[in-house]
Parts: sequence; C-alpha cells; structure tokens
Amino acid sequence: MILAGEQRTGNADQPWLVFLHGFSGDRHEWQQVGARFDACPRLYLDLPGHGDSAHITVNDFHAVSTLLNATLVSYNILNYWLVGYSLGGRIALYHACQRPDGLRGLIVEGAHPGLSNAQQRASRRTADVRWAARFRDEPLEAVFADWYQQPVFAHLTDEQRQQLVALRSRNNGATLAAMLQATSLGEQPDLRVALAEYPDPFYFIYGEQDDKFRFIASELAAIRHKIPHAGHNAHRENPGAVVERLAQILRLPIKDTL
Ligand SMILES: C=C(O[C@H]1C=C[C@H](C(=O)CCC(=O)O)[C@@H](C(=O)O)[C@@H]1O)C(=O)O
Repeated sequence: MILAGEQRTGNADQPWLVFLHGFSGDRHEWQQVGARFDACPRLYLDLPGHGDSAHITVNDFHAVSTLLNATLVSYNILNYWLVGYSLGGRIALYHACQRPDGLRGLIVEGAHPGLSNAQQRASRRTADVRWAARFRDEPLEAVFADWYQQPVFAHLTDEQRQQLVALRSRNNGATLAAMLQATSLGEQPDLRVALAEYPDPFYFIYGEQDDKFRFIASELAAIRHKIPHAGHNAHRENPGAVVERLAQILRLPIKDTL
C-alpha cells in the first residue's frame, strides 16, 4: 500500500521535493508554493486519513514513516528533500530521524519536535482524544470553528477562519479522528536528541506571528527562517515569502507565476 499523491515533472538532475500537508489538509496545500520550483520533480502526498488516502489508517509514527518509504520507492524517488507543515512537519522530523536512504535535507514549518516529559504527553493525549471524539461525532463545521480558536491560530482574522472552516470541513471526520489520535503529539517521541545529531541540512520555517513555534524553533539545531506577515500556516498566509525562503535554502530559481 502507498499514499495517494500527485507528481510533477522536473529536471532529472534535480532532487525531488516531497511535500507533506498538515492536519486536515491535503495534497493541494503546498501546490501554489511548489509550482514555483518547476526545475525539480515534485510529489504532493495525502497523509493517512486525508484526501485520497482517507481510507488508509495507521497506528503510529513508525507506520506512517514505513508508508512514506513505500510510497517513495514506488515513485523511484532516491534523492529528495522533505517539506512538511505542522503535522506533516512532525512526520518529516520523525522520518528524517530514521535516517532513510536518499533524504538530502529537511524543511519543516511550524513542526513540534515532541514533548519532553510524560505528564505533558499524557495531557496532550487526553486533549487529542477529546478532539478526535468531536471529529467523529459532531458536524465538522462546528468542530473546526472551535479548532481555529486555539491559541496557535490566535492571529487569524474571522474571514481567514471562515475560509479554513469551509475548506477543512470537506474531510471525513472519522478518518481525521483516527489520524489525530495515531499521530497525536502525545504519542510522538521527543525527537530533540535525534535531531541534534541529524547530519544533513535541517531548516525550520515559522511565521513571525507564531510565538509558540518561534520559541520551539529556537530550541533546535535547525537553521531558522522567519516568515513576515504570517502565523502558524505561513505558506498559506504569505506564500511568496515562503517561496523566496525555499529558493534560498534549495538554491533554486523561482518560476515566474505567469
Ligand atoms: C493546537 C496545536 O496543535 C495542532 C494544530 C496544528 C497542527 C497542524 O497540523 C495544523 C493544522 C491546521 O493548519 O489546521 C496539529 C498537528 O501538528 O497535528 C496540532 O494537532 C498546538 O497548539 O500545538
């Protein structure tokens, strides 16, 4: 079994860019940014429980990483960068810490490396079990209206929240719930030590209004890039600035939007 996704062609001498969306997103999440790097072959994936991978269930991070490996092999991707947002960034962090063959480097946006003690993890598991029950049992519009009131999204305008609620409510609540529990931050190992020893390029992008992840990034041995006029979902709120940062990191030309 492999994850559903969309590929775009590029130059054979360039590494693949493999994009991983955040919780409740899908393969389309990164395509506006990725389209600017047409020199590279690109793969936009749907994570388990999401998009055309909604039917795929996993039990833990190891299972997601194994699925990601199988997917990369099926596309014959032997030389790639991982670009992940939030949940997709946490999966990218975990995957990189397994030291897979072919991974050239890691670019994450607003991704948590893991909670450092058992009490924090237990509290987060409890909170995510509650969110999962709501995603299973209630209308998604009502759940996402509360979801985007969480502090990490404090910077959003009412209009931005309404747009996100409408977009994210196209999901399957039951499969979202299963993925939320399986990859809850409360279930994620603390990756800080493994990341400190990670030998390949590691970049952390965060929105200037995302106080939580600006602090988290400061604790990591990553090269940090702040995105102006953006919060947690920086590539959605300021795609142009994220494109510029990725071009700088990857040393790639930027395709004109026309
Ligand atoms: C509320 C927190 O964490 C959740 C929020 C963001 C993460 C995500 O994937 C973004 C989803 C979105 O853009 O709506 C999600 C995750 O990493 O799984 C978290 O559960 C928080 O304060 O950390």
